[in-house]
Amino acid sequence: MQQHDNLIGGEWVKGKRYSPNLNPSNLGDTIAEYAQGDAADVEAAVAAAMAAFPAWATGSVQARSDALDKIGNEILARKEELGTLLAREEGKTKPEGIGEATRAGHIFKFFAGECLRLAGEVLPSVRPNIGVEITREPVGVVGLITPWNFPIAIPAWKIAPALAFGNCVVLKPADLVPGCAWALAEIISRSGIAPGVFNLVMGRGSVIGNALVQHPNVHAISFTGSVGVGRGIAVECVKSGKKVQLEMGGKNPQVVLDDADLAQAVELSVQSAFYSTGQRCTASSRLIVTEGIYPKFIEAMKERMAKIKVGDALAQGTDVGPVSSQSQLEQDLGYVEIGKSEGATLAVGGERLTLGTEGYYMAPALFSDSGKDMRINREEIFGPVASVIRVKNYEEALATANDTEFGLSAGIATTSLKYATHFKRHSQAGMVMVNLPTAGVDYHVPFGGRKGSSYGPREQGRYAQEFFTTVKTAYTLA
Ligand SMILES: NC(=O)C1=CN([C@@H]2O[C@H](COP(=O)(O)OP(=O)(O)OC[C@H]3O[C@@H](n4cnc5c(N)ncnc54)[C@H](O)[C@@H]3O)[C@@H](O)[C@H]2O)C=CC1
Ligand SMILES: O=Cc1ccc(S(=O)(=O)O)cc1
Repeated sequence: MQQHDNLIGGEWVKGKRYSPNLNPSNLGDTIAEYAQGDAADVEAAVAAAMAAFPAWATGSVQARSDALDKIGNEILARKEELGTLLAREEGKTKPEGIGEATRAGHIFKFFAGECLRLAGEVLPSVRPNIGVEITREPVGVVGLITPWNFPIAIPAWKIAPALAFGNCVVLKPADLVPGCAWALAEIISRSGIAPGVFNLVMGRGSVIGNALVQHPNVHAISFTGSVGVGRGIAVECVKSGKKVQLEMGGKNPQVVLDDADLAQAVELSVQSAFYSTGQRCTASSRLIVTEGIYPKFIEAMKERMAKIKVGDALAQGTDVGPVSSQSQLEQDLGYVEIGKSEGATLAVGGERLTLGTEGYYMAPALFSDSGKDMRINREEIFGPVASVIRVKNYEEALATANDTEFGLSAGIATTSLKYATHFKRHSQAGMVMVNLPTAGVDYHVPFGGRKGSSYGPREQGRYAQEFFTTVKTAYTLA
């Protein structure tokens, strides 16, 4: 079995242990073995990043831009191969995997341009004969901790701005999906950047992630994952004065009003709730439907869901691949039982599926007649499970949509300009969609939420500089 090592200070460093990376569509398929790092590997990676930082931080932006562009070009040239690896290790369908690899390539190319555009300000002083300059400088060594659901796009959208703005990086990918992170590290290692500027340490979150968070020479942590782990990281970062940025859960609402185009509303609800196996932080799991369209909506959803093909992520024609892991499958099936016991009606799906290969398959589940305070409508499930909540009118729909501790994305299906405009202004979410699925975002504009979903500056687009740079104000006597 092929073994893949950690990248520390420009060297491939063997692990004391390796763990197998399994295909969730077919547990008989082991992709490869990946090093399980330890605290000593983190120590070495941070030391390498510290040593590389002064030259990288003050070096030529042309060299940075060229390296990022080269990385982006190689990802795009290999998007089919990388997308296939992604589908094989995470369970997203192959077209979704290729789409995600393409997104990663575009992100690197976007930040190849952004590092040339990093601007400051020159202002007059309020005192005579003094000039004031405001500039942005890199933060230092940044620890990037990423989840399993976007194994190449989320590492890309943290690594690219970190490097573009002159930081050195230690990446700790999710233990479930090291394959794409390793492939990305291998591409970065050949991009012309100096040893130590980018480091990869794979392994357990409680070991590697925790060592990064605790390390005094790590200056900032950017994390995407669960609320519990994210909040713990934030507490530790505040204690030691590190910059911290968190992207966590969602319980994203999709509102459907009486005046919606029914076919469009059904299509975008199915896309939001079940594609990528419902394992997107932007997925919609609460479908909030006004009473005039409710019966037609439920019937049309049942009809549309009967056409969803669950299957091997790599097989042609699969719409929805497997759940990513045994524990995630148990969580999803557990919530189906919770929904039933809470009194919601299981309208479609929700059962474990046995297909041609041994994998973590389940039929996408839709609950109708669900109450807004049921656990299935309050807790993040992170799987192909959605519930419909009946409401009287737009006002109740908006109040229900906002009645959550999360606030990542929110959608409305309506033909009314009045309601669309009101919803865009009054939705308590970081991202709002009108007649579009709640999932499906651009790579060049800010990404992030409110309330319990996010903490710290936004990711993506030019807004990424807020987290990955620190501001300096300089005064000069003329
Ligand atoms: N918002 C999002 O994009 C995501 C949300 N989730 C949510 O989290 C739930 C659990 O998924 P997990 O993979 O277990 O998420 P998690 O929060 O445990 O893992 C995310 C990352 O943090 C690392 N990590 C874990 N414990 C850590 C610690 N003590 N210190 C530092 N780093 C640590 C993990 O190794 C991984 O790289 C899911 O069911 C879902 O609800 C999961 C993935 C993505
Ligand atoms: O990389 C993170 C990421 C990428 C895409 C989406 S969405 O499916 O387009 O909403 C969400 C998060």
